[in-house]
Amino acid sequence: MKVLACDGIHDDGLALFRDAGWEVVVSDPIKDPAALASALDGVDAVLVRSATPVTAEAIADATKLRVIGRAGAGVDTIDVDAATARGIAVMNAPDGNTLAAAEHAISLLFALARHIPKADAGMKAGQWPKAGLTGFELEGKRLGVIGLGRIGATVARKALGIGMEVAAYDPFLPPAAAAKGSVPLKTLDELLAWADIVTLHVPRTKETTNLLSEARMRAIKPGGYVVNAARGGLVDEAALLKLLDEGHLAGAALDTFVTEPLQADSPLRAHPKLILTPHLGASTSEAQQAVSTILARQILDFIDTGAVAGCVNLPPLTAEAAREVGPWMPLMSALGRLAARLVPAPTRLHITYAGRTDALDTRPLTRLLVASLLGTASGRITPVNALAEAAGRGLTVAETLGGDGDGFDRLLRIRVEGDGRSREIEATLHRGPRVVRLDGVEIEFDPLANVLLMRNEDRPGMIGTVGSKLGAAGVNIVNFALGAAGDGQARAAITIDRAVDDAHLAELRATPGVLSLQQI
Ligand SMILES: NC(=O)c1ccc[n+]([C@@H]2O[C@H](COP(=O)([O-])OP(=O)(O)OC[C@H]3O[C@@H](n4cnc5c(N)ncnc54)[C@H](O)[C@@H]3O)[C@@H](O)[C@H]2O)c1
Ligand SMILES: O=C(O)CC[C@@H](O)C(=O)O
Repeated sequence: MKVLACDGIHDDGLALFRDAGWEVVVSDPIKDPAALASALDGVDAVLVRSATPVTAEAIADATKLRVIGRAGAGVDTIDVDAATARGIAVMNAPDGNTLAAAEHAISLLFALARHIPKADAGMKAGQWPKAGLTGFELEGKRLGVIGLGRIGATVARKALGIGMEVAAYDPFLPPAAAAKGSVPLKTLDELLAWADIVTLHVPRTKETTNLLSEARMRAIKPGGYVVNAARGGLVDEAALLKLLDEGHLAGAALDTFVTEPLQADSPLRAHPKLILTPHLGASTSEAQQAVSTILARQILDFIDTGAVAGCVNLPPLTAEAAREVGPWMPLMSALGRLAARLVPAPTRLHITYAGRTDALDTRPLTRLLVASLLGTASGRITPVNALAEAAGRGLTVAETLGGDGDGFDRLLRIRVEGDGRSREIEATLHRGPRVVRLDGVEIEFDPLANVLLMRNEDRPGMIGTVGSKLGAAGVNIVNFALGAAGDGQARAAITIDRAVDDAHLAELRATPGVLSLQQI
């Protein structure tokens, strides 16, 4: 297995990959999509921070790539839709740098309040720049937090600790979190009119781009301040310069920019009322160590056990739930392949998790079954894109939880329909994966083995005839399961030690009394 680590990922996370036997390739940021595409050749996982954009073009031919990992919070530099369409999981590690980003925002508040950068620059230039650098105290001032998530809430807590009044705007906060929080919520208009300093802590999305537009910044009180240590593009940079020049805003501090790195000739660099840092929010050794190790563990667990944490395009699956569903996964893959052979153009799939299987987390099982059912047809289908692919191809997927296991403690019943066919497979785990009934007929076989499925006339001598033909073809029978279908026909599942070649298959199909024969 191979991981490509771009953008300066902390070595502690990379060491976990090496310990697990992975090849680790370390790279500087790769800005060019074509260059990233070629670097991704043969790569199973790629790790990025904010410098390497992972675009649709870059991953279009990344046939081995299973995970894109963001060593941090924001996934706005990753084309998540394109990754999902290609069946690639996208993971992040937002908890690892919350404190670092929040402390940076607080540092920017102090830097603005006490002119720290100007004072420092003057001192370094041989001056004693005391005059003109009178600041203000943060205690008693009003901080308006936009986005009261992990970082926003941490900033709020710290600001309360230094005696600021804090209020927030976050329309998506779960009501329970809003109710128990100590920060009053306001509408955006109310917050802008109320705050002395507005600080942003939202992700960059279509909705939040230019959230602080010229009109919104004009709604901040004259003499107010803006801090953006979240994402470039949340603040309209040209409008910010205008309002600083007009004197409507007294100052601003930016850690993130529309274009990163910021252009050398950007007018932002020259503005005396602006404090700028080069996207340093997450740049503490603790945060970098945390995000790289959290991300590495998430990726290794996902690949090794199927557990899902910190994934933006798959439902979570705890380690314990992964252990419970783990043994069922090979069965689901095999049943998907079997169903695809029985009904090559499926339009409806109904899975019943009967008996005690209803206690399992069925989401990864269903996704894997669908991926396996569709994946044999064409393209790259994984549990990440299986349900979207099914919808796109007109395959309805339904699940029933619970119900009678019909003599089995745990039973999966899979009905697949399409093209005028309707087939039913019932399976369980009993000393490994077992199909126990096919179309209601009791025949037991291991769906992971080489199997011939036969429908034949229910008359004496069939087993002998077919058995000797297989013997003549050099194929050994491991198990011959036969069940009467009740209509003068029988069904057989013949487990064999190797695949039968096409010529011998044709011969078997031509045997009198054999009505159909399929090799699985
Ligand atoms: N400067 C840095 O180095 C740095 C470091 C870490 C994170 N970040 C940025 O900070 C952002 C926030 O990180 P987090 O871990 O707190 O994320 P989070 O998901 O915990 O919190 C984001 C909050 O924003 C709210 N929100 C979303 N859209 C909103 C809108 N239109 N208006 C108001 N609120 C809205 C959400 O409800 C949520 O509560 C990240 O997305 C990332 O872009 C920057
Ligand atoms: O990796 C970084 O330096 C920045 C990370 C930060 O922007 C994030 O979204 O987590």
